[in-house]
Amino acid sequence: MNIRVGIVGISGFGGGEALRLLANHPSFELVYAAGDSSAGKSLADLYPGIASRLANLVVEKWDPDNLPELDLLFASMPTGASAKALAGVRDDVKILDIGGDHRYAGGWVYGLADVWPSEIVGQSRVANPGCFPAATQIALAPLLKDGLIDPENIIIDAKTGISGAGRGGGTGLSYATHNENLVPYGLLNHVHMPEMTHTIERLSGGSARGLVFTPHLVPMTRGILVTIYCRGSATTRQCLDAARACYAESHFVRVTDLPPHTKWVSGSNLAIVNYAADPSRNLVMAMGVVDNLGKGAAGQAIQNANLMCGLPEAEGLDGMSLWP
Ligand SMILES: NC(=O)C1=CN([C@@H]2O[C@H](COP(=O)(O)OP(=O)(O)OC[C@H]3O[C@@H](n4cnc5c(N)ncnc54)[C@H](OP(=O)(O)O)[C@@H]3O)[C@@H](O)[C@H]2O)C=CC1
Ligand SMILES: CC(=O)N[C@@H](CCC(=O)OP(=O)(O)O)C(=O)O
Repeated sequence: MNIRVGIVGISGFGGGEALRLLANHPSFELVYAAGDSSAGKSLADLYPGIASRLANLVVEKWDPDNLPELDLLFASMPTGASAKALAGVRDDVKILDIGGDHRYAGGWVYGLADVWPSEIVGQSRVANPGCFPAATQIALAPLLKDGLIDPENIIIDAKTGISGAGRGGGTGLSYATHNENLVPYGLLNHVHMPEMTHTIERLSGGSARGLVFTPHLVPMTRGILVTIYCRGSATTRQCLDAARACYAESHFVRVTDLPPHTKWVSGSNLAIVNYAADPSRNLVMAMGVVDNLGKGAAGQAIQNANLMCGLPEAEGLDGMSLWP
């Protein structure tokens, strides 16, 4: 079966990763590429390493009124740009928005594919979670569902690779600035707080009003590690058992006995989680790693698109992570 797909924002880091994954997808055929300043360039101009059969596809100026025959569109535009840009897309074209504008928005399903896959099956408007929420929510979901932690007192300490800021990430992200440098940012009210609050409250049935989230930029290209501090009297074994039960059928979530490394998931759609708990201190720690461009963006986008189109959720996504 050939499902005709397009990518708007194909020159960006998220769109480029979607292209890389779609190039080997057995059911999705890339027939349309769009953008803004890169319009007129071929995929070979943008990506010298592109598979030759896609090399001559030319990036078109984004125009929702002028789409070719298309079944599904991946949108990977800057957050703030996609709500308006996608509003005019025909109803018969399914949309997977990798950007932030439609998360928990009316008419859109929040695509937390590893936690509620059945809600995504057959849908036509799905919003991908942000990269930090992807790692955080997967790590917390088993604990919240089983009531093992207090939803009101959760502290998320996150580290991200620089590609999380996008190709157009800004002049402050130069090599000289960030090589051998660590810096927290987005203190107190990072843009991902509302979606994480919403998901924690949905999964626990309680309030997440004490949520603290602090991301840090780390001098690596890809990868996110979240270390999450929670209040609860569960043991490490109970947390690991809850996660293993929760993800027993999962293609993409692995539960390890050791703290995970970001490299274990690089280039893949995997999320790896681990837990440590000390009931005598009322302390539960959850750890999770994802590739910000994989599970954090294009990987989960394709997982969601598979579900939207009634395909097996892992189709085109079963490659191994990069190593070393
Ligand atoms: N980088 C990451 O790890 C993650 C990113 N995201 C989200 O994905 C989205 C894309 O991020 P990312 O790929 O990193 O960003 P980039 O800055 O790398 O790319 C942005 C893309 O958007 C395109 N674009 C900008 N304005 C328009 C417009 N008006 N019409 C059409 N296309 C436009 C650009 O096209 P052109 O070059 O042609 O101008 C470019 O391809 C953002 O919402 C981001 O927050 C989500 C999770 C993780
Ligand atoms: C390193 C860096 O800047 N990362 C981005 C997150 C990328 C992402 O998931 O962004 P959206 O929610 O907009 O899709 C940030 O902290 O805002």
